[in-house]
Amino acid sequence: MASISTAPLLTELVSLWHAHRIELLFVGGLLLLAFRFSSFTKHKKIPKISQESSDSKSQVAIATQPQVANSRPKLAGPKRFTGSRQGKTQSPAVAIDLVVFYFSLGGSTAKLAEDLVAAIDLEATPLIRKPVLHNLVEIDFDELFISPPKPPQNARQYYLLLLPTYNIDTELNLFIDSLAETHNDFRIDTGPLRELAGYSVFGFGDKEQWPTEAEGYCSQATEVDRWMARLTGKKRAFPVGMADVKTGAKSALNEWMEGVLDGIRNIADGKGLGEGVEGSGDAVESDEEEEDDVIAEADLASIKPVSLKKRSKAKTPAIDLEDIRGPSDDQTEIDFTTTTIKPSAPKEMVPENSPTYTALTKQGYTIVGSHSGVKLCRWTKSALRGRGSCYKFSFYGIKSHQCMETTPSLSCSNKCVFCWRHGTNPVSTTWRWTVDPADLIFQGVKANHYKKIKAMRGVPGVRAERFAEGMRIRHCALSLVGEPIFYPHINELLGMLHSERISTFLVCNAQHPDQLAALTHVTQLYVSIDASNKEALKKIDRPLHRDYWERFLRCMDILREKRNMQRTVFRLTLVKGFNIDEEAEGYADLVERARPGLVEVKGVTYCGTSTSAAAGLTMQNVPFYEEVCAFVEALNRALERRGLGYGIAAEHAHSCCILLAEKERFYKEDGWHTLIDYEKFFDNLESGKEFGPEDYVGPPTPEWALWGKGGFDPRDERVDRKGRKKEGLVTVGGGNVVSF
Ligand SMILES: Cc1cc2nc3c(=O)[nH]c(=O)nc-3n(C[C@H](O)[C@H](O)[C@H](O)COP(=O)(O)O)c2cc1C
Ligand code: SF4
Repeated sequence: MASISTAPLLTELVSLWHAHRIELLFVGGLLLLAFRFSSFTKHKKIPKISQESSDSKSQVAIATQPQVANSRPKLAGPKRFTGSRQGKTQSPAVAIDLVVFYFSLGGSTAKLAEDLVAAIDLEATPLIRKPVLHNLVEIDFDELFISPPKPPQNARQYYLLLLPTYNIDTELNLFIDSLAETHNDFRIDTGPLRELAGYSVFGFGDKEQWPTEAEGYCSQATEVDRWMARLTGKKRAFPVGMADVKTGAKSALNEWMEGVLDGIRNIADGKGLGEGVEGSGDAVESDEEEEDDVIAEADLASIKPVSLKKRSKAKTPAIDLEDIRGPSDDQTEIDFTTTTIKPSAPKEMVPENSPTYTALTKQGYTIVGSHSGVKLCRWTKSALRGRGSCYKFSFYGIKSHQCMETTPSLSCSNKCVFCWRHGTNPVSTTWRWTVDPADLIFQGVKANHYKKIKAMRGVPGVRAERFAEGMRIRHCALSLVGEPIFYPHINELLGMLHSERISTFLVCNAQHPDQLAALTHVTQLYVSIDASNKEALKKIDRPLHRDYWERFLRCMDILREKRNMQRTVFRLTLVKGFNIDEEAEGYADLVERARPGLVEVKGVTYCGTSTSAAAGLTMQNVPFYEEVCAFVEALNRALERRGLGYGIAAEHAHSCCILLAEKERFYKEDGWHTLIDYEKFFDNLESGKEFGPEDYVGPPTPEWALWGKGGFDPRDERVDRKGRKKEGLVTVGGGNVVSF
């Protein structure tokens, strides 16, 4: 029945369709468009609603409104640093679920963990969400560490572990064993926590009873940190923090947490774990650690063929400006200042697309503007990890992790045979490039230095308190590469550094007397003295100036004139077979002429470049420390014979470096005072009155740094380049044998 009655209707509909299908299709399309438009505008309104409502909705808000990341939780306690890093890759923003784990026997860690979570909870934002707290003894290990649940879309987990250390058997040992087993069990994924956004560990210990890490201070936190690096595929997002329960553990934890939150904010913003220095975020283990290809102030004892090989691998051809004059004989003297070549319009010294730029950036330099550079010195990295500062810490109190190494002129007027930068930096006798303003350089080098420090936060072993201190530059070594006083506005730049109470150690090459004479105050003024006579200087420094020796001697006289204004230093670099033998007397003559306050003597560092090889420099030219000691003793005797009043003050056997100093200025009743009182230096400077080196002499030189003691800071750990602990005996100043 039904089929009979519906047949005419169907026929009617089909004929209607045939008659009006164009109109019907058009109306249908319009309706569809209207529907799509209305759902789009509804979607745009979601963030506003979701921010005020539930957590799950806020995830949507995050994907569309990444700017909310800027509202971050603040904890009680001083803030150590600010500023968000610009990441290389901008991935979409994600919400971070903070998962906090703790272990506690006595209850103190439990209380601190609860307080911390409550503080974060109070100010949770859509991007750093309500934290979850777990007592490690109550968790299902498999659920959270072997097969963690997949986080919801647009969210990732961040593990925070707060751990005391116990040298007795506790459940914490069980937890550590489980981490190790998980990593070593070939049947399961060895990196099951790879999906985490990051992790950080904080340890509590008792410094009074376990004073050093080697003796067990916070050792279980360090152990957990190492296993977490493996299980997460190296996702350490902030250095291990440590606090002594007896001295302000809560504020130390809060300060550390500020840094952690800064890092989390970066992750949430899609900027990843770190950038710049390799190893950040992708935190390498110490035994895999990449070596510096350029070694500043290197430890001679640890120079190995591998590092030399690495350096010689640099393939990028670098234009050496000296080559502009065509193929040359090294013996040819040249002075651009006396040529009749018409000056052309100034160009950039190191243009961005030049091979020199590529070569320098490959070596880790960041080029600022068109002629300045900044690089993280290997000692800065070492000090961040508690593995020792450079010799300037022992001699003058410079903390390497707060030191910025930079230069406003990548160009130099010498081609010293031992210079490891040779062949990659431009050389010339005159400034013939465009000049960047001092402010651009100052802001640029600071920003890049901080960027490089921040990038170290995921590197194994970096200590939280040193990392935080590293975010305040206190010293600037103007010596990186090139000749800093070549830069026409050097005094202005120095003024800017001093205005922020950043001390200045400036090294020049004794080839620019006019600029030296015009130089204003620096904290310490170095002049490189690479030879004691004309022939040796030519052989070693290969100066471009025809009148190099006259320039050199004029600089000596200027130093003499400035000795009551500047804290002057001779820096002698000893090259066996070039400038050591029989030359102590010649150097003593130069000291007599210039009367520097201090004389640093240092064995050359072998740099293994083709230039040094062509100049006949091999490892045989690197003096042993005993030879440097013997030379210094000979120089000291020669100075005594002249009645000049110098003495051997300090040594740093690790860097093959020894310091002689004027007794009148730097020796007091209680011994040598080679350290600098930096605050006094700035106070003097700001007073506007005349002052000299005597006015900012610091406290006594540390006992362990004195001549005959070796210079090994007992608080630092001695490790080789592979991060292995080094111990042994070594012969130091005066023939003493000391352990390190
Ligand atoms: C039996 C015992 C052993 C300890 N062993 C160490 C140790 O090896 N290294 C360390 O730095 N602290 C050690 N400590 C100090 C604790 O780690 C510290 O007191 C911690 O804050 C305790 O945390 P809790 O109260 O949450 O359990 C030890 C404390 C005790 C009571
Ligand atoms: S003074 Fe600064 S730049 Fe120079 S070696 Fe020491 S830490 Fe490095």
